[in-house]
Amino acid sequence: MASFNTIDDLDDAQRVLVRLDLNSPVEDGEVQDNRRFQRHAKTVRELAEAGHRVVLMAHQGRPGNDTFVSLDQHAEILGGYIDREVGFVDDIYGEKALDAIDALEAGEVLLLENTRMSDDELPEEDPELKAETEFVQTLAPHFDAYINDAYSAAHRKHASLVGFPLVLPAFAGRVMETEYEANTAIANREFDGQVTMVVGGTKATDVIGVMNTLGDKIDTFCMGGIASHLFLRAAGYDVGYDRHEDLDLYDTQWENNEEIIRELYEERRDQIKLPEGLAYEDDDGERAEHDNEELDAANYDYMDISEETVDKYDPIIRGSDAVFLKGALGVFEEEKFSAGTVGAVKAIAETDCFSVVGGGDTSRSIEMYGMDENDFDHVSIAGGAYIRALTGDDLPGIELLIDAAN
Ligand SMILES: Nc1ncnc2c1ncn2[C@@H]1O[C@H](COP(=O)(O)OP(=O)(O)OP(=O)(O)O)[C@@H](O)[C@H]1O
Ligand SMILES: O=C(O)[C@H](O)COP(=O)(O)O
Repeated sequence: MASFNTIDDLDDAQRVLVRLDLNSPVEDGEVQDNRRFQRHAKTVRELAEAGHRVVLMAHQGRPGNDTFVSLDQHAEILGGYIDREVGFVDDIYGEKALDAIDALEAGEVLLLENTRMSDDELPEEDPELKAETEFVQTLAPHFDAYINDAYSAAHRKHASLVGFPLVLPAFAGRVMETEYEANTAIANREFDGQVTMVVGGTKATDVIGVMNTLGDKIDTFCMGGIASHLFLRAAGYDVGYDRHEDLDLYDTQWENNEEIIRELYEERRDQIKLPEGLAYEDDDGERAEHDNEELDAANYDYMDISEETVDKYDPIIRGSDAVFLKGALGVFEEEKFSAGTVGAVKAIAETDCFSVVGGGDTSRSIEMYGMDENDFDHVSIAGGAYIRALTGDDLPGIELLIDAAN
């Protein structure tokens, strides 16, 4: 396996710039604690205890959506996991941020503002271009080393992920190391029996893009979440487009993926299992369901797969030798729409198969519904990155760490 330098290779008393992935669910403006804080705390604690000056970068949401918020709450939550204060500055590379960075003492920890609040961060571009941005050029001289711990964002070519490894000595943090090892081993594993992938979540583009490549390794895809609505649309049902002007869940993803969805649906129809119906909230606030023929996306928001679909997927999962889950099958955060996700995750937990549950949001369903992380072989805090890694391709953020070590 190709390798990179880790924090074991750092010199003493360094000024380190560390990229974490603390991207979290946000409910009514409140950032929800999740595994990402707990896992990254290990890296941050170790660096602080070793006497480095530790400056953290992370993103939250995307401009235009309601999870695009400041990182002030993240600093507080992370501080709770490392038993020391995580300072916060509402600036990324302006004077305020630079003053706070330069004032840091050995062992102190500071979190910078949401990297996506800088215009330099988001457009996906080649590392060489990202390395030239004001963001990277201004911050880099204040540090001795860059540490990437954001495995779950390593599939994105954003400045904080691919710009710094070109201008600073670059190392992997503990989460990066663990997830990389686990997911690379999984990608290379062969299974004798049935291999199933349960595909859900909101980021359909991430999964649809790799379904074709994974199609020769995976026997059956059980579809839920937004991707399943887009496939149902390709199959001719009245679903898979947006009805709220301010929420773009479907239309852009459909536009960007229509061709590949139609091709996949034609060529892999036996492999791709679609919902038999979807659930919505009726006028009394209760769960109700439509069969596929009754779907009416102009008037209803569909929030889960139907009970019949849960029953259809259950024996497929239980008859599998390996099951990979990426993304929730419905809005499991609301109990009445949790049947799809909980049905699939419980069936995986109860089956003696090799299992991986992935997704920053999705892995929360394990404790929310009384399941145990030990019932799975690997619970990844990555979603899109983990599914990309299963194709065997290296992720841009990781390739740069490997290059830096060579
Ligand atoms: N039908 C649906 N309508 C709206 N949201 C849905 C639906 N089905 C699933 N979801 C939402 O999908 C979210 C998880 O999606 P997402 O694609 O972000 O996956 P993830 O598992 O967090 O992966 P990643 O780590 O890549 O973000 C859940 O929070 C759930 O509420
Ligand atoms: O939550 C994630 O999957 C990562 O943080 C990447 O976020 P993004 O999908 O908004 O780029």
